[in-house]
Amino acid sequence: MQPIQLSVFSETARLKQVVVHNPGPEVDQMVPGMMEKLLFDDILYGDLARQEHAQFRQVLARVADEVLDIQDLFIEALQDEGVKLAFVEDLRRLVGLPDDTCNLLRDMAPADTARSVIGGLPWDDMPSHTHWEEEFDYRVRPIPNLLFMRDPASVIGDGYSVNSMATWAREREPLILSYVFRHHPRLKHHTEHDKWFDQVTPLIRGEIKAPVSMEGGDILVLSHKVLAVGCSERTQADAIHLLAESLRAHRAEDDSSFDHLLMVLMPKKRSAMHLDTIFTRTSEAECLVYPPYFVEGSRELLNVTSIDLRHPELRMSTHPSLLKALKRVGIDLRPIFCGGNDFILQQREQWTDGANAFCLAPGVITSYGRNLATAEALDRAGYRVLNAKEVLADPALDLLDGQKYLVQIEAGELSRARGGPRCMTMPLAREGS
Ligand SMILES: NC(=[NH2+])NCCC[C@H](N)C(=O)O
Repeated sequence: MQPIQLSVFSETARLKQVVVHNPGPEVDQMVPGMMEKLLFDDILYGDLARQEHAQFRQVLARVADEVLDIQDLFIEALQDEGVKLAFVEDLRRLVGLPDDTCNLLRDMAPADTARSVIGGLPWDDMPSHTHWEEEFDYRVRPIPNLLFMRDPASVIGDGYSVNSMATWAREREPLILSYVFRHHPRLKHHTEHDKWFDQVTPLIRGEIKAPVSMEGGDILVLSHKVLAVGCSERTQADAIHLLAESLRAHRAEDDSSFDHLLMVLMPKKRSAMHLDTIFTRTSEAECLVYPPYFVEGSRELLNVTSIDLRHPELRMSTHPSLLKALKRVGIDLRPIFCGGNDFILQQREQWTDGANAFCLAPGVITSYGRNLATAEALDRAGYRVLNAKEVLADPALDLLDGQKYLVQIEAGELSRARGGPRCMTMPLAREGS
């Protein structure tokens, strides 16, 4: 197995390896009483969601070298019996599982352990007529949001962060990612030195009581030198400061690292839960934005605190908007409007992840097909708009022929889980970095 060298210094450079997760039985068990606590806005029709996700993966595979599923990587990491035992022990410490459940998970084959941890494990005597209202009682509860692979861990430059989730529903996910980074045969050559952030390990060891939260949807690597991080409902300022400290310490050893961290001060609300729900990069010169938060003159313009990572002492400055702050550090982006110029469509399409495009290569993006006004705005900006079916039916079509493309994927089911294409991906390596 070829080792994978972590390398993400861009939001747009051609994808090499990317991790996703096909929604499995964990989404089929959701009942209305669970939805709010498990952060979905509806119950999904699982088979259709899986078809949509399969189409999404095929689109990614047209450009990426490898599209990997986290569940497969997790199973491969658990093949080592010692790793499997250690994982079950850490899960016990993290969420307090009873001894007999731990014994069951330990005695299973790695694929079954992984399936139970992700898809959930009911009690043997669980009555089939159980009516879930607020509480749900599983032996091991399912984690349906793993589909949004962006959030529990992030590759930043040539290192990674094991994120800590703001909500109970997602607290188990980073532990899986932490095991994959540390123990997967293709990734384990990366050391602790390559880890920028991790609150989960100290929590398990009892070194801290309450982790500060940071989620990957808030982290955007905009260039070799610049990161933007949303200070949001999900990511706390204290966590961003810890990340900045760690990047700065690394820089002191090797000055090839990041120079600026731009902290975007976001409204604390579900519609804008992460920075990537309102801002994504689509090409070297362009970004998709939810206009009220980024366009000069708006009353809702988001301020930015810029942290200079080049100095041993903390240096911060404030800026009225992200686009202005980016210009000062040499990134001049033309905003394309999610929802076009109609303020009703802007709000509607932002809610269904119109601003959350995922870049396969510079100027080659994929997005949810239902966001028609956003697609029109991209069309006006010179993107050739195609639906995924047309692209997949035409093997001769080369998405890397130098034109700009928007490939629209079908996502009637996926979008009900309140995340978009960027949220569903965790790039491990992009080209040229
Ligand atoms: N990067 C993102 N925007 N992720 C969206 C995650 C959606 C998921 N249901 C949650 O609420 O956590």
